[in-house]
Amino acid sequence: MGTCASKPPKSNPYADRDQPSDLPEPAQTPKSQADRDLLTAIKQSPFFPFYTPSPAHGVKAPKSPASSTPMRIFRRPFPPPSPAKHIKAVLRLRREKKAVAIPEDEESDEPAELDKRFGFSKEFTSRLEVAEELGRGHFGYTCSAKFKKGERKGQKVAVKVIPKSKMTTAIAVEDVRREVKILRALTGHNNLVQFYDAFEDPENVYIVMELCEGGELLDQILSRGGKYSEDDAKTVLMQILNVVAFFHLQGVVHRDLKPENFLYTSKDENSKLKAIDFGLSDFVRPDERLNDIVGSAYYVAPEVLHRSYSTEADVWSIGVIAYILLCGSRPFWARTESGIFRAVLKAEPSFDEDPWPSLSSEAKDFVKLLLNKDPRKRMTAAQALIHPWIRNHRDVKVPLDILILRLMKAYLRSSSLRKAALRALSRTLTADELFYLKEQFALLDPENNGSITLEDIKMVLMKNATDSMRESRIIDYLLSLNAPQYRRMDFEEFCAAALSVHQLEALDRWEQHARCAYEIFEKDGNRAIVIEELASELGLGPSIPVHAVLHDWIRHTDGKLSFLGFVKLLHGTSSRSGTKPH
Ligand SMILES: Nc1ncnc2c1ncn2[C@@H]1O[C@H](COP(=O)(O)OP(=O)(O)OP(=O)(O)O)[C@@H](O)[C@H]1O
Ligand SMILES: [Ca+2]
Ligand SMILES: [Ca+2]
Repeated sequence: MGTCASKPPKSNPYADRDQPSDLPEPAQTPKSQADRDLLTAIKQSPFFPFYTPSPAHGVKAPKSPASSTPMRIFRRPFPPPSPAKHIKAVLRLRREKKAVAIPEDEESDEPAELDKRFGFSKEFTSRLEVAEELGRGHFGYTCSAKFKKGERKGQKVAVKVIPKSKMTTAIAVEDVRREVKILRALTGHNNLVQFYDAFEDPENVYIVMELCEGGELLDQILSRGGKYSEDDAKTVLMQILNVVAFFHLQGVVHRDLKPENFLYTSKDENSKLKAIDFGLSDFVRPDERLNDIVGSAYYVAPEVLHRSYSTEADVWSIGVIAYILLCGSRPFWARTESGIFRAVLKAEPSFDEDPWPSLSSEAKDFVKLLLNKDPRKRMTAAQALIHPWIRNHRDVKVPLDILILRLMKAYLRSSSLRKAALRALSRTLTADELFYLKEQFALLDPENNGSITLEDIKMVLMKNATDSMRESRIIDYLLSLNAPQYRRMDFEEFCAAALSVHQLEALDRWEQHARCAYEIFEKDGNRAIVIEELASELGLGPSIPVHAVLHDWIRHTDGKLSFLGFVKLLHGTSSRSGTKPH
């Protein structure tokens, strides 16, 4: 094994464990070793971290640690497997059992042909001196360490140690390779842990990074008993949204956002929050859908369970974190993993129970928009930062939104009829809706000359690009448009190009927007259209009986679009994205 002294394996947190009534008061920070061990057990339990099932699910929190709680009915045996486990780890284990039939207790009997060479430096022990363990997860443990020589001599750092014995499949090896690649590629954000170097020896891979001494966000949530003031929650969420918007623009989806994966740099009250753990992350092109089910059960988005997702899945996880910060309960709760998945897919989180009635309506609106089950209707991370609940909080800076580029591309590929429909819709936007588009336009037009070209966008992207953006080929994506590079787009056209019909549709006032837009379209845009033209615009294949389907979309009196046809046209075709082969 490596030089990092690791603790003995933790005991099974589900076996013979005391129930929440015996736990330390949520409001206290555990002081003794026994308390700390108990806390660790809770964090690994399906019922972590709030001691009680969500009051949002009809079970009252115990008033004092001594009172008897409804949790007692869950006393041994706890339902396996732990929903706090990585879904992927569970799936992988199943796959391995099926494919290679490795008995569970011989998991380390790795197939001989697995290549576990990473090409990292072998000089770990000569370069770094390892000290105490800081924390551990399912894949590795992390120690503090010090550089012994070189330009960083004397600097304290953190080292994540991933034992090669745990990499029992080619996928597992690939995951570690990708974790390092992503961490190396993503640099230069204030809310992201700084990567320094990676090493390996026959036993381990070592990821050396900035040391965060303030502990996990999860520990802070636990020590506060899960209750944050709206202002404190904003301070946390603003940092999370900022760094996640950055990941998404760089073409990375984190896929494991949860309070354990955000660390405070120091114990200081104003300490910064840093994202860590890219063990489940992947690169994603703007037009690509991923299909492997990964994440942690409580935080997993519905579309991940449906196996077709992209960056929006991270935003869902932030919605779960936001819900927890504001009310101290999980929005989707059940005793088993499959129960949690059912809740994620079907249940609406409760906003009726305490403390929701006393929270601002903006806070509720904010969380609801993050937890929209339809990823096309969900806010993006960049949009969340300009939501009225958070936008005036301290120094919120809105980053460029990857969604804008996706929508612009779809717009530029649309027919003139669809462009006219979108232009009509854009003229119905309210000041609040325009606020976001103005901010985004300003980012793409840094010289403030009132219009943008593809060339401008490319320059802005290049200025903000990390190696990761090159890997996810965002610039190629834009250039593949074959649109004239220098055609100028003014703000009015930008609004038509960059508005999201699906998001507008999620609003209560959508019907009003659409009716109003149709009136504008009737005056200067609507024209006679043949059914085949509309079918091709909507990407309907020859197998579809277009006359029957599109009958109501065209007005019989003059052959122009009906209101229904107009709305369908606004949505355009949705069959232009590809799924990543895995
Ligand atoms: N840079 C760091 N500074 C201080 N502590 C850290 C740092 N990186 C990780 N840790 C601690 O080690 C723990 C495990 O690290 P990490 O989350 O990367 O491991 P993992 O095995 O991938 O976890 P998971 O089970 O969530 O996948 C963290 O939760 C944290 O407590
Ligand atoms: Ca982790
Ligand atoms: Ca991980």
